[in-house]
Amino acid sequence: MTSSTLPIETARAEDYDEIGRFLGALFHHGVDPESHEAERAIFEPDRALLVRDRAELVASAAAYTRELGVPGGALPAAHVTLVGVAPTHRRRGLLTAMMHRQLRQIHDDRREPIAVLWASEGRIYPRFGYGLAAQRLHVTGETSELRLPAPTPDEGPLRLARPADCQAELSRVYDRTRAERPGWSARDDRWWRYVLVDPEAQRGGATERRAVLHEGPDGVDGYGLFRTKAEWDDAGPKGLATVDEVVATSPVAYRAIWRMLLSLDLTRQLSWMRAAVDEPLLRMVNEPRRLSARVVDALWVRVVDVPAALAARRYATDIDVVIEVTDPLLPENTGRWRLRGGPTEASCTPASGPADLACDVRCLGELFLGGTGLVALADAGRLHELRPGALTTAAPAFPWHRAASALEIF
Ligand SMILES: CC(=O)SCCNC(=O)CCNC(=O)[C@H](O)C(C)(C)COP(=O)(O)OP(=O)(O)OC[C@H]1O[C@@H](n2cnc3c(N)ncnc32)[C@H](O)[C@@H]1OP(=O)(O)O
Repeated sequence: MTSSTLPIETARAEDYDEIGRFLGALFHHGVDPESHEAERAIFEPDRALLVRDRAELVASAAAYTRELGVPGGALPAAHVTLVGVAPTHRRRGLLTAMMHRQLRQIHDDRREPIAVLWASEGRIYPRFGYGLAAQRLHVTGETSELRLPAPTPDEGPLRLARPADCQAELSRVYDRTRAERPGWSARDDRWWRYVLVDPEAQRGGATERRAVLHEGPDGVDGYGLFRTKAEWDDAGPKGLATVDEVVATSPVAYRAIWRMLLSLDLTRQLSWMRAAVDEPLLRMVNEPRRLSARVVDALWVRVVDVPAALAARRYATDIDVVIEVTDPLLPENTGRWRLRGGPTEASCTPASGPADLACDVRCLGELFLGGTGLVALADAGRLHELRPGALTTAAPAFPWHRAASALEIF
């Protein structure tokens, strides 16, 4: 029996510890007991696929049931995770078999028109139709070189707290902000507990995570999550502030929180891994170059059900276009689809006439959150204009007024 013909089974709740040990070894970090317990609450055994060779676990892939923000709303999206294949069984088709099975299940369940994931390596998932839908900025700033505009009288007081003690306030701000953010995932209580878990072993010598909250006229309207690490040399302090999230419902709150984060005494450096590509901080500081922002891939989207997915998001401008889609993995998606839509509604139906544009399903994933331009894909030779003029007419509809972004690796 070749590896690829080993049977794929559905996990049971009691497999969770074994999966944790298996993936802990594959990702070379072992199992942290605190994270492992927090993750148990979000683990969905009936969505986890396992492969065993005799009794030994040799492959896994799972999904979480969550909502994802998309242009103009939110929709159920399979959050794919816990993917791994044992070094003894790699490159024999086990991942391929699990991805095929998982996508087929998601498609046939008809609940989630898209799947979404963070990739450990960018070359793994395109072959399964995943497209890079959201990028992020990794900021490594020199805080002593950065200035913000002077405070305005409407900046309210700030308060520090242990994140676990203010989870309800964080959640309220997050939910109000999320409504406008393509790429952000819904967080219920279990997810908040998981996001906020803060094992000492993973702090790299830094402090525990802290929250800073901004009090606006109607209560808390912004928060930051951060930690600090002491560093010194002969010239004095050069501590590091590591920011996990800054979420605010108003520019005033956002600016006040950053004012504190950029001026923490004894720190000189800032590290922020998941800023949006249109992050306001870059437009606020007096020397954006000193933020040393690097663009890195974030969310990958797989359009699983083409008509349902394309009809579920909104479009920045009116669009009426026929797209010829190819999808070797889910042939139901292959064909010509007429997409009609605009800022408040959209529909996608089988088309009988000639197509205006042609692309594979991976391109649709890249376009889905508005983070990639139609023209860029055409210039890359991956999307084709079949009717002259179709590209420039359709292109303005796909981006959204906020760039796709992603706050949390799941
Ligand atoms: C959403 C997440 O959880 S992301 C985390 C993914 N997991 C990891 O990175 C953990 C460490 N890596 C692994 O466990 C494995 O190497 C996996 C899961 C990435 C790949 O599993 P495999 O069973 O070896 O993949 P499989 O045999 O199906 O490979 C299919 C194809 O993808 C290619 N491929 C798979 N992984 C990689 C990779 N990391 N880099 C380059 N190519 C790859 C294979 O070469 C193969 O190509 P081919 O068909 O042209 O020969």
